[in-house]
Amino acid sequence: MKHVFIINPTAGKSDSRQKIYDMAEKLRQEHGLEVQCLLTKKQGHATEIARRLCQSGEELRFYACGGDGTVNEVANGIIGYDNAAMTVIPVGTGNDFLKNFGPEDMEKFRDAENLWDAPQFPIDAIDVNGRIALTIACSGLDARVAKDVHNFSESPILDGKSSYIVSLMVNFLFKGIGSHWTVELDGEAVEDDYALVAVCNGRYYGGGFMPVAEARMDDGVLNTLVVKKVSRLTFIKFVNPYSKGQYYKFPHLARCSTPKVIRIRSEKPDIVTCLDGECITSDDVTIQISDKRLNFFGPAGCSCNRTARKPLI
Ligand SMILES: Nc1ncnc2c1ncn2[C@@H]1O[C@H](COP(=O)(O)OP(=O)(O)OP(=O)(O)O)[C@@H](O)[C@H]1O
Repeated sequence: MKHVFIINPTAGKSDSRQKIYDMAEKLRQEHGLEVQCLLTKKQGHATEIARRLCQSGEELRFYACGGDGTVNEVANGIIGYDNAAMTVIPVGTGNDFLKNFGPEDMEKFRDAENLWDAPQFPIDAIDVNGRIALTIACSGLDARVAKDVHNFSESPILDGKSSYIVSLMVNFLFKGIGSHWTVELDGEAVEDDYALVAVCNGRYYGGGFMPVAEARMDDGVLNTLVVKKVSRLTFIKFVNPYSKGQYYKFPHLARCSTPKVIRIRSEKPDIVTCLDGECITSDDVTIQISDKRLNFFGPAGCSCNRTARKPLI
């Protein structure tokens, strides 16, 4: 078994490379493990590295050292390979993926000592036009906000959630709320003006926004929230409850369901879709549960559903 640390040197607000190298060395010295540290050089590189290593057939444990983008890239590289599993060492800005495990267990992920021999379990994944998202795939206003958020997250005075709020305000004030699309849920198509479509396997995005609090990451179900275009005034009233999973307070605007296939079409390539914060733009997006599950390992006793709310009746 080889332990591979894939490190994004640009993730987070400070350089975490030395901290990771020290953890890796400790695993070598104290447990006699075979450990490799690899730095990513550009966007998409973590997927390339992970996939290439998986193709060797060797038993591998990957540690995605970065933020949600790095986690997403490593997951895209290893999914479907039985010889590989992954975990996360959070050194990014937002680390929304690990929020699903709750604050106490999130702390345990910071130390590889809690991870190298940790139990493995499967997590569902979302397939978006052939690419994988683990937590949330969103299209519309929230995706445009996520696309722009990196411009603000470099600011030393803004944390993950503040960067998201600033990006939200800029999009809200200057770029408009709605898009004219056809949204199809399990073949039932409705052409209308939409604010957003959020397809949730897990619960958090945008530095802590939680659209569907009952989404569970291993139940084979995608909780999908479709929100119609609204006026700016209504939107202001909607944002806070939306961020706390209280979409049910706005039944005339937001519909939550569990379709197996979600398709969004537009006459122009204006559908921005974010997969765990990584964005694609197209005129036709198909989102569904992936037929492959992700091999994940985490500290003993952890649960990816720790913070999930009981299903609403
Ligand atoms: N060497 C590199 N140079 C520039 N960009 C890189 C490099 N390696 C990875 N990236 C890209 O950096 C982006 C941000 O990484 P990541 O999301 O892991 O960190 P973050 O933005 O600090 O955290 P979070 O998304 O949780 O807020 C990703 O899109 C990733 O592809």
